[in-house]
Amino acid sequence: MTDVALTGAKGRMGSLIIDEIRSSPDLKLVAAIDIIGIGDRVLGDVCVSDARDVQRVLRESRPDVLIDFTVPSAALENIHAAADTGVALVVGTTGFSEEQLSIIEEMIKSAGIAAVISPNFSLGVNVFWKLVEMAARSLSDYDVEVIEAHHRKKKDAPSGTAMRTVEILSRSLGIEDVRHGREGMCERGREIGVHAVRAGDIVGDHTVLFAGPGERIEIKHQAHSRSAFARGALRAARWVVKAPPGIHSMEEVLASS
Ligand SMILES: NC(=O)C1=CN([C@@H]2O[C@H](COP(=O)(O)OP(=O)(O)OC[C@H]3O[C@@H](n4cnc5c(N)ncnc54)[C@H](OP(=O)(O)O)[C@@H]3O)[C@@H](O)[C@H]2O)C=CC1
Ligand SMILES: O=C(O)C1=N[C@H](C(=O)O)C[C@H](O)C1
Repeated sequence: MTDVALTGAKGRMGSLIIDEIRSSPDLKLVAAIDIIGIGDRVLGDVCVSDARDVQRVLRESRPDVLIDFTVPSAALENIHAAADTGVALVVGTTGFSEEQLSIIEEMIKSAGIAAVISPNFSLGVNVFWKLVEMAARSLSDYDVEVIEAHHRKKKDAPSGTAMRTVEILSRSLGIEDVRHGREGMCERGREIGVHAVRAGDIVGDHTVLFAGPGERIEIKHQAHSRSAFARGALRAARWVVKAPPGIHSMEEVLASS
């Protein structure tokens, strides 16, 4: 049995993860944490603890792993609490700055805990990243654009998945210039274009477009349901409790579970 604590329990991802844990006999939800403004409160049939008590809640509930789907500033606090209490981590939150990422790396390293951090836990996106890398190797002279679309409530842009895709393209193509959107006089150079669409209830679309003389290729992933992310996060949770200390990728999880 793997005991799970969850931060962001009331959110779109958090509530789905609770449902998935309920239908998984090998997982047990021992703590659900979100902003509720008082100590503990029963919401639906889950007892939710207030985010300000995260340290205490982790000490008392003694989970094997903390899963975090919140916002960057909150995730930093939650990771700090997990590091302090020696709890393994699965972090799905996106939108971290470079500075926040280096603080996270340092906290995880000095605590000697294991963590899986990924901007996208779906199996499909992890295959999409491999396809993008493969295409980039053969289409190194083509223009490349990354287009993502998400629901109107998403807080960060571009998505974490789009930014990881840009990293892969940048490394494979040796292009450092990234152009976010275009307006005015902006003739294309050797750059990676990035475009973020926010509309309605789109779960998450990512497209990489390679265009060259007389043709183009589009590699596209579309999530139909957040359950693809929730299932992947739980697969990472089962894996990380047996993993060595350090920060691991979803690629490692998929390769050995
Ligand atoms: N890696 C992946 O596969 C995926 C990553 N994501 C990422 O996960 C994150 C959450 O997404 P989503 O569920 O849609 O967002 P939501 O806004 O629906 O959920 C976030 C929840 O976290 C709560 N929260 C804020 N601060 C804290 C805190 N200090 N401690 C505990 N909970 C807190 C929010 O409360 P309140 O609303 O009151 O502020 C909210 O209930 C985003 O960064 C998103 O990009 C999303 C899907 C897949
Ligand atoms: O906020 C979301 O919804 C999503 N966020 C992740 C991201 O920023 O890449 C993953 C997924 O696309 C859904």
